[in-house]
Amino acid sequence: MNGDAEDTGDQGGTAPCFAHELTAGFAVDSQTRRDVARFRKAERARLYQLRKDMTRDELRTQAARIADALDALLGDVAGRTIAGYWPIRGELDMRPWMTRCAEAGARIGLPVVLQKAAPVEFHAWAPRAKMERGVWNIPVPQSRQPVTPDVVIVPLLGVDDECYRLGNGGGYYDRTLAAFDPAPQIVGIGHDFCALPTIFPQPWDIPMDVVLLGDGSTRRRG
Ligand SMILES: Nc1nc2c(c(=O)[nH]1)N(C=O)[C@@H](CNc1ccc(C(=O)N[C@@H](CCC(=O)O)C(=O)O)cc1)CN2
Ligand SMILES: Nc1ncnc2c1ncn2[C@@H]1O[C@H](COP(=O)(O)OP(=O)(O)OP(=O)(O)O)[C@@H](O)[C@H]1O
Repeated sequence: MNGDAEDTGDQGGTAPCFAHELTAGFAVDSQTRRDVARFRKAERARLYQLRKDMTRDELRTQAARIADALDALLGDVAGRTIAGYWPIRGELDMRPWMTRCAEAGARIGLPVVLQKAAPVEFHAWAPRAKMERGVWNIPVPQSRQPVTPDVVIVPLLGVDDECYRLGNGGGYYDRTLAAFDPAPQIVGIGHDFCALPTIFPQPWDIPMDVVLLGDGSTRRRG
């Protein structure tokens, strides 16, 4: 690339060979990367505030509605391995549903960050299991027993029309879900205000198969 504008009709600006950088192993235009990061940061702040404004009653009602929708979606869970999550930062508390699934014969796992900027592992959890504080201060099971889920319940901060997720911004679920083969069933769950027209999906974003929101709505991919 020698920037010979007359031959190529190039009107100047940054030479294309410098306009891309690798993000998550993908070539993404640096301006796009900055714009998307700024948009997501602002949306995260707005959505965290909406979570904070919710009453305990609203949170409980929405979690119960989603638990019913999960029961209808998954059917008999005996013998299946389901990844749930320990709620942080105003996420819906699905622990009562996870307990019900365990009692119905499912194996439950929770995400554990072993290393920052790396995929998470899922470690077996049972009701009343002893917990300890992990990375980011998130409670994780004390005993470390890795499991491979058939179903992953993913907490959403936001979600778009194509079922792409906005999360806490670490890229942990994207990294983790990209590494699974075969892919588990990916079920995103979130509050009634989660829906956005688009999160401007990037090459590393992994969409949810099904999304269940606290207003009782369901979205399916494509
Ligand atoms: N309940 C629950 N557990 C989970 C997740 C989740 O979304 N919910 N995760 C799903 O991914 C992983 C943790 N993800 C996290 C991602 C970012 C931050 C965080 O605090 N980030 C910094 C800024 C990030 C940076 O710039 O490095 C911050 O917000 O201050 C915390 C947890 C694993 N466990
Ligand atoms: N498969 C991957 N490999 C390497 N890096 C990745 C991968 N997926 C995502 N990332 C990185 O993670 C960063 C954050 O991603 P993104 O904004 O999609 O987070 P998020 O999905 O909201 O976060 P989280 O899953 O932690 O809740 C991205 O800038 C990207 O560079």
